[in-house]
Amino acid sequence: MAEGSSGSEFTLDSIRKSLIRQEDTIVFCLMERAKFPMNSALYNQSLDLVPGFSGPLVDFIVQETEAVQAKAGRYVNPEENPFFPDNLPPSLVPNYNYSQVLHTGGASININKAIWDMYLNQLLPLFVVAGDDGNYASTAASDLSCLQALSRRIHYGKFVAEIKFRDAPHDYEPPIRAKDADELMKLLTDERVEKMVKKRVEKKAIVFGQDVSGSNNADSKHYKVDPSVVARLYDEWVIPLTKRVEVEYLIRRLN
Ligand SMILES: C=C(O[C@@H]1C=C(C(=O)O)C=C[C@H]1O)C(=O)O
Repeated sequence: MAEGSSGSEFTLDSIRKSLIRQEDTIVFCLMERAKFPMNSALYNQSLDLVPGFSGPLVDFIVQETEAVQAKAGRYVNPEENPFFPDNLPPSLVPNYNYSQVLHTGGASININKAIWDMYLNQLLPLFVVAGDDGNYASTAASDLSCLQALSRRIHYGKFVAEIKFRDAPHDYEPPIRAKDADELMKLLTDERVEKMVKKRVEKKAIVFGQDVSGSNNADSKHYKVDPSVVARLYDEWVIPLTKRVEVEYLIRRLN
């Protein structure tokens, strides 16, 4: 379950604690990516930089990295979802006995295409400067860290949905049977928590991203990633996509 935990505790509170910890990872990943300029050659569909590979260099780097990580068992973990699930090699290492709390129908939900699209086309231009410094491999590694952190957070919606269902099966069963996605969305939404999440991630971007100086005249107005972009990331994409995963999971919960 929650990263680094034994898996024995499965409550809405423990799930939310993990989501809060994942915010730190996401903010730090974005700050690392912001060290590099856009490096748009990396994403160019028609450059064919790698002989024998057709597609953007970022696809090549992500596919190769995911293949290595798949062999080392990364995607055996129900919290992990690959960006290129087709033709991934199987795990070569002995299986770790992950606690299986998810319903089988929902376990296969993977909305990484939407996450990839959002990250590359909408989010990146909001927090990296224009330019090309040639550091394509490092930039792509940094992109992948961001994408994996976002993907893990968003697909955590499966665990959120499972615990919400277990806590109130009588509320969830009728709209699940009726396949009423709007009603499920209403039921699972907690606006008070969402407001807190957005406020907190903006604050984290301010605290983690300020320049730290040995003297007292630090420039407190300069942040490594604009805190309002982090708040917007959660408001426009992370929270709605997490809720989309929750609804998709619940719709299949009684299959
Ligand atoms: C994840 C949850 O479900 C919903 C999604 C939220 C989010 O993505 O941060 C927050 C509150 C809920 O509207 C939750 O209740 O914690």
